[in-house]
Amino acid sequence: MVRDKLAYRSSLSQNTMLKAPLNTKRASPTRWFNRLYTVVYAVAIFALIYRHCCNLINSPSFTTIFLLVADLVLAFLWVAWQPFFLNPVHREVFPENLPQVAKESDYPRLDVFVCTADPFKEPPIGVLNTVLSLLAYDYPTEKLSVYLSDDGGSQLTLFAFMETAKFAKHWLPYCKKYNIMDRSPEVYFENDLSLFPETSEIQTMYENMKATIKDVMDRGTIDIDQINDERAIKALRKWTNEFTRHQHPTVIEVLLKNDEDKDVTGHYMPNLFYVAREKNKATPHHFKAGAINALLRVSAKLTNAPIFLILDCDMYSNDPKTPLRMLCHFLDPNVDPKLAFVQFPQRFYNINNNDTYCTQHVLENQICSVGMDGLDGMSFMGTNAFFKRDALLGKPNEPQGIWNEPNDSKDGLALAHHVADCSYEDNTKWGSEIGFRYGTLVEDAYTSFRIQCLGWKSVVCKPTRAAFLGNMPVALHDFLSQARRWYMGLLQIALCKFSPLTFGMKYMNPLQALCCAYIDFRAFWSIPIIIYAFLPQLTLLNSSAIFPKVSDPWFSLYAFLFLAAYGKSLLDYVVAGSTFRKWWSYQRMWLIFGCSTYLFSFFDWLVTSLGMSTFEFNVTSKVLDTELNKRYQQGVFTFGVDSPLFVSLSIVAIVNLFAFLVGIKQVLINGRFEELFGQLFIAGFGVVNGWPIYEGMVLRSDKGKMPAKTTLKSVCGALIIYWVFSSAC
Ligand SMILES: O=c1ccn([C@@H]2O[C@H](COP(=O)(O)OP(=O)(O)O[C@H]3O[C@H](CO)[C@@H](O)[C@H](O)[C@H]3O)[C@@H](O)[C@H]2O)c(=O)[nH]1
Ligand SMILES: [Mn+2]
Repeated sequence: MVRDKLAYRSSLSQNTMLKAPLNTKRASPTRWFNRLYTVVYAVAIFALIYRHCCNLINSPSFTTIFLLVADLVLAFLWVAWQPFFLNPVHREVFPENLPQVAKESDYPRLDVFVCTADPFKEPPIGVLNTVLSLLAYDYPTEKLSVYLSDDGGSQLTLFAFMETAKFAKHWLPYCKKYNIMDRSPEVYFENDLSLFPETSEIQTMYENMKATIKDVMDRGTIDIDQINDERAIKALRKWTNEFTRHQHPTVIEVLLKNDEDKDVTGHYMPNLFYVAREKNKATPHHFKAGAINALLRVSAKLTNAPIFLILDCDMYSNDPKTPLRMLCHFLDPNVDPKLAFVQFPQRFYNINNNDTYCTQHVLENQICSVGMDGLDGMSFMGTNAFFKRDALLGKPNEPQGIWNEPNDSKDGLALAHHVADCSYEDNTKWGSEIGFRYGTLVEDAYTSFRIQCLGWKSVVCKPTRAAFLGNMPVALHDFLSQARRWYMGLLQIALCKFSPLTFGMKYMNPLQALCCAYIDFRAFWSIPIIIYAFLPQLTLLNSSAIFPKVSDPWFSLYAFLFLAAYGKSLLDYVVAGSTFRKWWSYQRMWLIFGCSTYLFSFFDWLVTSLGMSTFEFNVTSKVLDTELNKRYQQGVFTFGVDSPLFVSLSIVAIVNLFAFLVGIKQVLINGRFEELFGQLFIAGFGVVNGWPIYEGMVLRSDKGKMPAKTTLKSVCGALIIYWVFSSAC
């Protein structure tokens, strides 16, 4: 019924005039400057490649070939990067104008999917805060359903949510009565000092709930005999002795039902469902994509809202009016019927002032998003997006979707169990043509890419107050490993038969396809970065010059390419509202990634493609270590673990420092400054960027320093590389 209304709205004649708009779109004035820059820089790149080709013909050598390869890859990534700047758009929404088009009772139903996968890496206290903040949305409760997908299949998580359901009956009316902004209780009790008559009572209740859950978590088991609720006991008894997280039947529990459960003031509650899909060691479960597909089917049997929101378990709602902003797009009478999703960029609450590890993702969230928005839509970021259900079920011109099995039986819950079976997807199009697409570790980018190839579009919504806030790792190794999974997953897309360069170019806006290519091929950065991290330095150690003299006209070409690239990237950061210090962290992390994460993603991709290994989704830990966090907030790097990621990084740092010092000595003694300047500069730049690594290796003694073992391995590695290079030349 509601679905029909949505379809009906989409088919209304175009350009219905509204007295006041629900949303506006403005092209960014920077686009003209960007287009000019692109043309000028492209000419410079052509000149450079021309010079390389001449060199290759006149004096072919190892060095000329490597430099050509490095610059060709740089040129490719530069080309793919440009479309982000050709037509950026900024949108605004006006939820206050919604009453023109719909009463609250006309709002579409909304299903919210929250995914969790491990009660120890993702403590239930955090997850339940996310869920409470969503249950408390300013949205008609009879239209709102929250589904918690538990891929950890944990009794502890279910128990925590039974407690949550009880507490919600107090928390929701409290939030609504006093119009609280922070509807995650943890955040609220930490920040808000206002005292209402019920505040301390609610706070005590919250603390008690936390204590009960913490106790159960610490003990690792639940004392079922202590529970006196029949329904709860029956649910918890499903965890028999054979039940493990990798092998268990489907568990679906209705924790709150919106036509039965009332809050303490007598108002109906939203729905809350706990879903642990069936797991079987013999059947691949496809990680988060599999979890979302199970939820798509389960929710279709229970509530079947035309719009659903996907959230990671750490992404709590920071603004109860967010669904209304989304409606400003979907309920707009002039909405493009091909609009598939509204993405709210990912934002995080635990980023330090200088964004040391570049985890704020200014590039992705502020620059790429608006850039792709102007080219038929950005990619899905895995969380914080409201989807039209139909977009996952078929092409834009098939409004009912191709997954519409008749709901003949009355028992929705039994059907819901059935569609969460492991074998349900066998011989169906789930994962290949409908639902979230399988075969990669980044289901988000891949799925949005595939549906965009079918003609679906997306828009970005960037309210000033963050719609959701999540958490990012505060230890460098955690972040590098997380990103290693992303870039390996993205390579899986880049190099599969649906690559954006081939399939994408054919079926989507070609500029948008180039943007996708840029994102997917990012691990390729490691090729030029590694070449530039070693070649100029090792040749400097052998005193051979590889770049033009400072007085040579070609030198100015190099100078221009370097300065214009760095200058533009700084400018982009500033235009996006960020700071110089954050930009500095970003460019440093880019080099760090090039020498570690990107490189290892490549290896990972190689070994999985050769069938030597299978890929795993390692869930990022959301446990906040106070000591680590303190160090991070002071802007100090945390190394701390002996890891190959750090070995490769340290080798580069050592080689650059050594080359820089030897180079300076040569210039002082032999006076070949003009000839060696380019190499000295690059090595010096490496040293400046590597500073935190030298500090970690020699100047620090805290727990976050570089382990001595890693330093030792890196010194040996650096010596071997130097030795091999010198004997080869
Ligand atoms: O088998 C799994 C593995 C993970 N998850 C959930 O997926 C979410 C993301 O996992 P996380 O470890 O936090 O990964 P991140 O690298 O932080 O996630 C980013 O990258 C993922 C892959 O691209 C996207 O799915 C996420 O939305 C995006 O935030 C979490 O809620 C997990 O509980 C599952 O439900 N099942
Ligand atoms: Mn995450």
